[in-house]
Amino acid sequence: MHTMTHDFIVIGAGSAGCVITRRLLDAGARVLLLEAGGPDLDPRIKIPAAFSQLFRTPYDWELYTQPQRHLLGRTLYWPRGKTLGGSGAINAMIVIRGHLEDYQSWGTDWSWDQVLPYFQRIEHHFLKNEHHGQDGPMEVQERNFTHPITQAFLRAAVQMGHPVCRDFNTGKPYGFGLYHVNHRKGERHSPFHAYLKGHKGYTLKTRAQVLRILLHNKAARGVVYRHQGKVLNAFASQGVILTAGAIHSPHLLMHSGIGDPAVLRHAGIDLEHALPGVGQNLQDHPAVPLIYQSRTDDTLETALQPQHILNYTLKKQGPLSSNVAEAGGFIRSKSDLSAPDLQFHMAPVYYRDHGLTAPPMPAFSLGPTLLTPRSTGRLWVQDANPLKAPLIDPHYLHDPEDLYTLIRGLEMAHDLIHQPALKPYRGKELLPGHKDLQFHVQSNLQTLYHPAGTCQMGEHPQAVVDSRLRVHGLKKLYVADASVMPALPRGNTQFPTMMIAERAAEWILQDQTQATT
Ligand SMILES: Cc1cc2nc3c(=O)[nH]c(=O)nc-3n(C[C@H](O)[C@H](O)[C@H](O)COP(=O)(O)OP(=O)(O)OC[C@H]3O[C@@H](n4cnc5c(N)ncnc54)[C@H](O)[C@@H]3O)c2cc1C
Repeated sequence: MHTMTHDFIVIGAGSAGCVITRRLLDAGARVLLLEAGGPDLDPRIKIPAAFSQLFRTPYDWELYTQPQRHLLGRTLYWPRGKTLGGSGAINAMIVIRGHLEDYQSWGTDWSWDQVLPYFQRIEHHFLKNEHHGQDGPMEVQERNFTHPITQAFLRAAVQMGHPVCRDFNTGKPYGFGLYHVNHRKGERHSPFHAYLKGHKGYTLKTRAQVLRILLHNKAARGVVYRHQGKVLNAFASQGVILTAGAIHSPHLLMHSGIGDPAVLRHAGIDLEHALPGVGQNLQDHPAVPLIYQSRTDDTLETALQPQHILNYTLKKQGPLSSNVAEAGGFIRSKSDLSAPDLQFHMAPVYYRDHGLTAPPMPAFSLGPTLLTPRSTGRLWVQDANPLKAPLIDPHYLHDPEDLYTLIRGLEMAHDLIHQPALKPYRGKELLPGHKDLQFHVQSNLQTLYHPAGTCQMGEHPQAVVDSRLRVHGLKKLYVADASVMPALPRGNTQFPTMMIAERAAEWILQDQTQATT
């Protein structure tokens, strides 16, 4: 059998995996990066407005939840990126760090002051001030194009009495504003492009799906992976780093015999190491849209008209350079809360069912999103075949408080849309189009694409990794992606995931230095 030895093996070239690989390379390590998906060749990956066209293509794992009891038995579609850049190659590019309160709950080592330098390390930011970094690999920019409906939406928010927020990333996001995006010259600046593109000093294998992590004497020593129809082994002398994301990291641990003994027994997988928290604590941000007919025809749906294609091709300007969810806001649905519990995403398109439903007419959408869900779910494996998708039950709305908060969000969104500033654009209400908001939530709730928490860090029986991201009870095995978040941050999850990865790389290198001295 063909074998290779490296210092480190990184599993998954997503938002976290690209960061860690690059930082290990900077320190002179020999790294093998294995990615289940193919190269990121589709031009739509670079075109910001095209991200939802990548759904249900080979660039997407195309996952589905179990039927949701509190959503009329619906099975929900969950896109996840499957290519270089991972979900960061198909996401909406909104740059949000979260609220400083979020990190207080993550344990020692994770206060806002401790995480801030690592957020800054990621970015090359257009704002030159003390909040932002200038020397990082990833460009953070304003979009080249913002639609007039979005500008009217922001004026409407002010008319409703909300503050304007020019920068959501100072630790206390509040109010309404334009999102900053990870764009470079009008194109997506994906984690792969920012951190690894053009780097020659490592081994990268695409279409290489890891099937199992190899353990010996309670230490990770390598992986078994599938590549070009062959099953191969690879070995790492210093460590294996799991960055396959919130769904596939726990999935792979379970297939490696690491997890809840009862779940593994049921699936017919031999137990290597008992960790009952693997796959538990699944959290996600749910969103529910309000959609209105637009009185102007030139919503972003027109982005594919020849003049816009030409403008984008020649200058990287115009509607195709929009990331669709152009603006939003962070608000409290109750005055006694210390931090926002709702985020709004505004899009000058008909955004229902992930943008997969053909728009019946020009429209714009506003999606209240629950930032602090109380309902948590889990995922697990059905049998011993690692090529089968895990079973995913996010348990949406299990706690009725989540439903009530979303309903308050819909009411606030409705008021916002009825402010005078949006009058020139506002046609008839398309969704919900009736007064039964509970039914509307149940029949239209969708993921905002932020699953996390399934290998949570901590020092309790359900924790999978310690606060420095080492798998409890095993040596040389780390998990460092969205799965380690004990609780979701308030906001979009890519930058928090990359911040985790920046920290993980530093700690992994420290562990290596300590082991050799
Ligand atoms: C449609 C969509 C829109 C989003 N919009 C935003 C946004 O605007 N802003 C924001 O901040 N966040 C957004 N997010 C969320 C954000 O992209 C994710 O939280 C983040 O990318 C997670 O990073 P990760 O490294 O944990 O996982 P991923 O980036 O998903 O990376 C995991 C990688 O591991 C690979 N992999 C999985 N299993 C294996 C295996 N067995 N062997 C080898 N490789 C494997 C996958 O193919 C993938 O490349 C969005 C996500 C989606 C899907």
